[in-house]
Amino acid sequence: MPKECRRKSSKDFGFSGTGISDGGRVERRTAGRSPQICTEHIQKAAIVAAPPAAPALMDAPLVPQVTITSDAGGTSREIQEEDLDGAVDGTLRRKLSNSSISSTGSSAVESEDDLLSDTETQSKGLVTLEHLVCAEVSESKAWKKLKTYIRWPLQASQKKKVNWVQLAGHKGNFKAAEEGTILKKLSENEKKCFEDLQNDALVHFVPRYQGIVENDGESFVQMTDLLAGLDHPNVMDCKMGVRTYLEEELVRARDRPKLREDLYKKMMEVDREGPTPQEHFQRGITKPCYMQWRDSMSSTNTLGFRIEGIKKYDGTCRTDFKKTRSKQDIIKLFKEFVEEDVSIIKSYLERLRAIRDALKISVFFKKHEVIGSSLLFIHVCGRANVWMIDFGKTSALPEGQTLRHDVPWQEGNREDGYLWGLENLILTLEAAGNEGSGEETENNSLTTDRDF
Ligand SMILES: Nc1ncnc2c1ncn2[C@@H]1O[C@H](COP(=O)(O)OP(=O)(O)OP(=O)(O)O)[C@@H](O)[C@H]1O
Ligand SMILES: O=P(O)(O)O[C@@H]1[C@H](O)[C@H](O)[C@@H](OP(=O)(O)O)[C@H](OP(=O)(O)O)[C@H]1O
Repeated sequence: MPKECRRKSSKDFGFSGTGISDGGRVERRTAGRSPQICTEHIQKAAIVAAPPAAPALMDAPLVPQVTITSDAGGTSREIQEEDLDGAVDGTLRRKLSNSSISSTGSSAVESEDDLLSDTETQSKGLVTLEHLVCAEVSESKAWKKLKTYIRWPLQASQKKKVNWVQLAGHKGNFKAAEEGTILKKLSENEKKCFEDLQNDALVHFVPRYQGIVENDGESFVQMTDLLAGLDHPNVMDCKMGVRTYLEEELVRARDRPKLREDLYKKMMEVDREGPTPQEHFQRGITKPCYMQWRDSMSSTNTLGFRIEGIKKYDGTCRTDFKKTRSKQDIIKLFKEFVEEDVSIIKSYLERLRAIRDALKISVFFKKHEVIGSSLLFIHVCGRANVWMIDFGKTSALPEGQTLRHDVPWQEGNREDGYLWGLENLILTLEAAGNEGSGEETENNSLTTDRDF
């Protein structure tokens, strides 16, 4: 537990008192997964795939083989500059010049001075958070101390330190705003989702949307900062679903395959045998191939969720979970995250079941392909909550089409496995809560007087 565990009011937590807040064909080597293949020929995804070798908690929705050329026409070639922009045009595409947090090379610890650039001091009440990231660290020195300061453009004596951490996502995507809120770089898609969510059953499970804000010629979505007012919170980001790439990304990659050296390098840092011989030769990989590899190395394909990052109350932080795949490893991480506090697990379970119930009646959920979205777990001082975040790759389905979210994905059906992943997440947490305690958490509905 944090040394100082000041009692916070429900307002401090941004929660309402009702318990809910508004606030070349070469098979890639994989960790015993269903094969993910990037070939020289463009093919439709196979309808039937081998079941995952790892034991899933439920009947696994299969993630079929998907083939994408990575050599732009069957012959190898030099990587062109355009290959490296990561890019494909499209409505859902964000600016990708900023690397993702879990990319290599980001610094885990920044000095305070580093954070106060001239630009920042001149900004009007807004502070860039681009250095405030939880960086990837080596397996050997997993937990790394993280300083998380938001520097406001005030005099030195008025420096304000806030426990804010970005566990995943793209560097530079966030800015601090007026207290209690955060700005995220605008993606039209995410904005539309937030707007639609306002009148949906999920509204109490997402950060409160506060409109669009212009700053320095850039547009941002303003939303509740879920960490506002929390002293030394424990935070975990779980990315949901059985895949983290959109069907349209596959289509684009087939139409206009682009090799990316940055993704090749990221893959090599984790798994030197990851790239196919052709990708080694080209020193590049298409984004969908990289994403498929990410999904298969982690528990995304086999469990329908994966851990992206964990930050503990003591400031230590880890994002080195690219190879965390087994249920046992995840249970262990959950237990470490809550420090074996079964009551925290129960609180998380209660909230996850509420999210599941809301998802089942949500019109928004029915009508959207939810890709790359996360559940953000936060606990501090014996209290816990979970929030749905990141709708940057959540896209509306054509009129009349709906998804079930708990059936296997086949290319074309746009199923994302979100609900299936959530069921597995609940079962995994239940297992983490039961083990060693002898307690049953199934049907354990808590009715405590917690503020949320
Ligand atoms: N409303 C919020 N309050 C507090 N922290 C947040 C909030 N939204 C996001 N974060 C933090 O920022 C991280 C990244 O958020 P998010 O996933 O929305 O970014 P992204 O750049 O869209 O990510 P990705 O590239 O994975 O799609 C989260 O893991 C979390 O640590
Ligand atoms: O986690 P990693 O291994 O660092 O990989 C990144 C991660 O999968 C992000 O979700 C993805 O952004 P999107 O979800 O926005 O597609 C990003 O693509 P990008 O490099 O094209 O930004 C990847 O590089």
